[in-house]
Amino acid sequence: MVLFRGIKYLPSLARAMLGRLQCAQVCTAVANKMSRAEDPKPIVCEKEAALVVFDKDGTLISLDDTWIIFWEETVNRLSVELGLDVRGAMSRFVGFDTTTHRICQGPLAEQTMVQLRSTVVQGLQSEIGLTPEQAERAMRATWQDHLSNKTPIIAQGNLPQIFCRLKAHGIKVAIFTADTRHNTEMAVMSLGLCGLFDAMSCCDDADSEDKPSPRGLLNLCRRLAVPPHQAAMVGDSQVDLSAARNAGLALAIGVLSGAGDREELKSGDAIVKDVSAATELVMAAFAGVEPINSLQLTVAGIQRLACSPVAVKDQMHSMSIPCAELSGNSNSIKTQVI
Ligand SMILES: O=C(O)COP(=O)(O)O
Repeated sequence: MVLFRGIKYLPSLARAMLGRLQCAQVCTAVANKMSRAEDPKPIVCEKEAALVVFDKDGTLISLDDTWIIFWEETVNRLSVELGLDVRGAMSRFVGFDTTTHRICQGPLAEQTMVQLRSTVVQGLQSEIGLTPEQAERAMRATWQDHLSNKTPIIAQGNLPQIFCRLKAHGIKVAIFTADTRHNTEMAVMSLGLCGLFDAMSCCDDADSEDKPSPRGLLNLCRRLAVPPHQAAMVGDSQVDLSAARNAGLALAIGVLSGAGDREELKSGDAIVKDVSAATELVMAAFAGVEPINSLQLTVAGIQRLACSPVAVKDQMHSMSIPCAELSGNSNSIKTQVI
């Protein structure tokens, strides 16, 4: 029976087919055909695996604490190099509000290191008036891709507990970030998340494409053998939600703990306070666990969920979404439409 303790032991094609059949009888027949195992115990089909993919900055960790330090160090070095205070103009250009001391939606919040470097080169020309050669020279002398060891990495919640909880419910966990693998590994280590997630996709991976390309998400789904319609993305910016849409994921959940505000995140299916609330929604959708707090779903989200795969739709039914097609049987969960 060892052979058929789970369908994960079957060849991947058969596994993919079996996942779709979802019928214990057929599974038994197919499995018995492929096996010479003597034990006649019936095979219980595993539920199709689910996956939640988290963005890093602004979602898992504080955007401001980490990237304000990075940016201030960068722009200070540039000012010293040029003998000119470029902090105000360049901060505005990359989306750092020096008055409120907050990172807004924009290049600093969203771009990869490679993109951000060329944005800064561009800004030194358009905002400061340097020639392309002067801008490039100043960047060569000052730019650093890596976060310094002193950079604070502040978790947005009890991440080890959240990850363990998801995994205990059979939900796979991955990280999809526009940051480099070096910086991401540094963060993972400092957050105590080593060994608690299944995969990550970073901007400098050989097969990566910048968000909102779906490439990173589709690669993760493929590597973890989870169909996109059984996966959710949790992120703090528009590009995270667009990447989820482009990849055909079941859920795109915006968190308000990072760069994006309600307006900027309204293209998602739901907007929640932070990663803990997002986890509640994921658990409700994929593991049938009732959320503790009320959830805010966008109109687009409700429409999408109405025609989403059965697993997600059924959970939404039981969450009493106030919508004709979705009016459910339980009134225990408060769901607000935004
Ligand atoms: O590194 C960045 O600028 C953004 O990273 P994120 O994709 O994890 O938000």
